[in-house]
Formats: sequence, C-alpha cells, structure tokens
Amino acid sequence: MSPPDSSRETAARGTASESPPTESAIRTTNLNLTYGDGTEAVRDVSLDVPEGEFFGFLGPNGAGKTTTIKVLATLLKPTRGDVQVNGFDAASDPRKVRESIGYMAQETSVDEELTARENVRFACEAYGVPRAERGERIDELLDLADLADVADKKATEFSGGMKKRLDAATALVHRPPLVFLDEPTTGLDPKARNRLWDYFRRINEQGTTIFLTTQYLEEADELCDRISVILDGEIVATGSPEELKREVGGEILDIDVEGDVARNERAAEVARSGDLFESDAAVETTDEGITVTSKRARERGTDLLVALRDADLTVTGFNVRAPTLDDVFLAITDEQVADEDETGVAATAAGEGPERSADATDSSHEGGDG
Ligand SMILES: Nc1ncnc2c1ncn2[C@@H]1O[C@H](COP(=O)(O)OP(=O)(O)OP(=O)(O)O)[C@@H](O)[C@H]1O
Repeated sequence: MSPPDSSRETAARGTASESPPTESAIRTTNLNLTYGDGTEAVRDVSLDVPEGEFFGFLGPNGAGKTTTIKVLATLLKPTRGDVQVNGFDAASDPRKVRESIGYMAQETSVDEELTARENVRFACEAYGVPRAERGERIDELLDLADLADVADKKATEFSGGMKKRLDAATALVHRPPLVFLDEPTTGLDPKARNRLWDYFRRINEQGTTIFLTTQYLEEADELCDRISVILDGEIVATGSPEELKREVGGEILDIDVEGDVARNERAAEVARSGDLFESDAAVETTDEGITVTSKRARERGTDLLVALRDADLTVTGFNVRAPTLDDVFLAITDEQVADEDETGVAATAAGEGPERSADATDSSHEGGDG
C-alpha cells in the first residue's frame, strides 16, 4: 500500500466519509501528460468509469498506464484536461480525491520487519482511521486478504503473493470507494495470482470500484467488466471483453503446415486466393503455419484444407476457436503499425491521427497540493 501522497500525514487528515453522491467514480476529458523531457506519455485520454465497475486499463510496457494512474491519484498534474474522481475535481480538490481512494503501487510498501497485523495497523494510523474502529477493521481486512492465519507473523516470512495481498489490504483501511491497482500481479506465479484475483473480486463484490492496470490479457479478461486498451499514450479500444473479442471480426483458424517459412507463405497465398474467405478476412503467417480470422472460418475450414492439399502442402494441425483478448491486442497493434507505415505517425485504431498540440510543454508537476 502507498497512500497516494509522498506524505502519510496528508493522507491521515481525513477519511472517505465526505464522498458526495456521484455515479461516475472516474471521469476524465482529453487528459494529456507530457513529461519534462518532452515525452508525451498520455494523449487525449477520456474515461468514464461508473461506480462499482471493475475497470481494466490494458497496455504493454511504457503505454502510459502508470502515468494515467498517477494523474488520477493526483500525484501528477495533467498538462491538459479535466479529472474528476469520486465527484471531486483533481485540480481544485486534490486532497479530497486522495482521501477517497486507495492506491496499490507497483512497488510493495509492506514493512517486512512488521507483522501483517502491524502493517495494517500502521496504515490505519496513517489514514486516520478512528482508534476505536481499528481492531475490527484490521481483522476484517486480514480476513478478506486471506491472511488471518498469519496475522502475527513478520512479513519477511511471506511469499510475494502474500505481500501483495497485504499491500492491497493496507490500501483499503480507510474504506475507499475506489481503489487503483497498478499491475498488481506482475511477477507472481499462477497460484499466487489466482488468490489475489479472488481477493480483488471480493473487494469489488463489496461495492468497491476497481481501476486495474495490467499487461496481461488473461487477467483483464478474467476480472474486468470493461477494458480500455492504451497504446503509445492513447486509448485505441474500449468495451467489455466480449465486445472487444467480437471486434476482431470472426473466429480464428489456426493451421500448422509441414515445412519451412516458404511453405507457410505459400499456404497464406492459398488462403488469400479464390473466394474462400471474404475480402476483409485476415490471413497471417505464424511460426507453425497460418492463422485466418474470418466470419466464415468454421464454414470454410474444410475447403481450405482441401485447397492446401491440392497445393501439395501438408497440414499437421488444425483448430477453429473463438478470438481471445490476445487476438484483439494483435489486431489493434497490427492496425496501428499499418497506420504508422501509411502516415509516418502513430494513429488510433479508428484511423484518426493523434491530436498533437504545438504548445504541449512541460507540466509534470509532482505532488498535487502537497
Ligand atoms: N518521469 C518520467 N519522465 C519522462 N518520461 C517518463 C517518466 N515516467 C514515465 N515516462 C515515459 O512515459 C511513457 C509512459 O510510461 P508509463 O510508466 O506510464 O507506462 P506504463 O504503461 O505504466 O508502463 P509499465 O508497464 O512499464 O509500467 C513511457 O515512454 C515512459 O518511458
């Protein structure tokens, strides 16, 4: 857990009790952040995350996820754009924003010399949880994080996953209605990751809005109601996992072909020729053979096998499947690369060039109102 402020004292000045009624937990309009060295980390990001949603912010390394979280948590001031969090304006009311959120940063802030219980108690003190409520709150959170049995053990004995769960528990001591989780499962093994997922689901089921950043498509698919994909500082797609998968435009045929790269390229030519698939079907070569993404993948699969055999190609594997978020990601990335090739600049998946402001200058001010 890290209070979203370098000063624990600032975080301790209040609790989440002042939240006004609001339907959007997060709303941003054309958010831009350019770092002092000129890096445009976030460009025109508009978000609307309703209360109670499990929202995923998905993107590769360096896409702008942490920068966005830091702006939402008032640790960075945007170069341009408006930010509302839990009904509070980040520019005019940064302290209220900070008091109404929980923030689990990428680096764990668990104190390993303290026990799990002492770590949570310390967070209660930092966030100003009334003394009379602390005992019950600590037990409740340790239970929720599945750490009740090891409550009095030093965190130095904990696995990476346990430390992450403890970190996430400390981020919730002030009962924030919204919690930011910045790549919480990076580096964890599948078992530890699954336990953390269960914990996040429980928090969300209790009504907490979750803003999760991740590089893992599987994680976003598993947990999130809705996802925005961020690439190179811009949102290039938003929707439920199912909606995003539908946008891929059909089902996927994976075909393995015997032989070298030239045989795979020959197989791709066969799939593209004739009228086997509609004109917007995507045919790509892979290490093993080819993939075809098409609305007629299932219907035309056997015809393609016959055509490949007629072309003296030997098929060693064949599978038709629904698209995964990996396919969504690849489709978006391919489109982006194609647009860049065509225009010489990065463009959104919708084909619109990014708005580049001549006056986008340094405005990375750390610390909000201190
Ligand atoms: N303090 C900084 N000064 C200058 N550029 C920065 C700074 N912090 C991040 N960047 C750059 O801004 C861009 C976005 O970085 P950011 O950390 O937000 O991405 P991310 O999606 O969170 O990536 P990761 O998964 O690696 O954490 C990158 O090009 C990064 O190098």
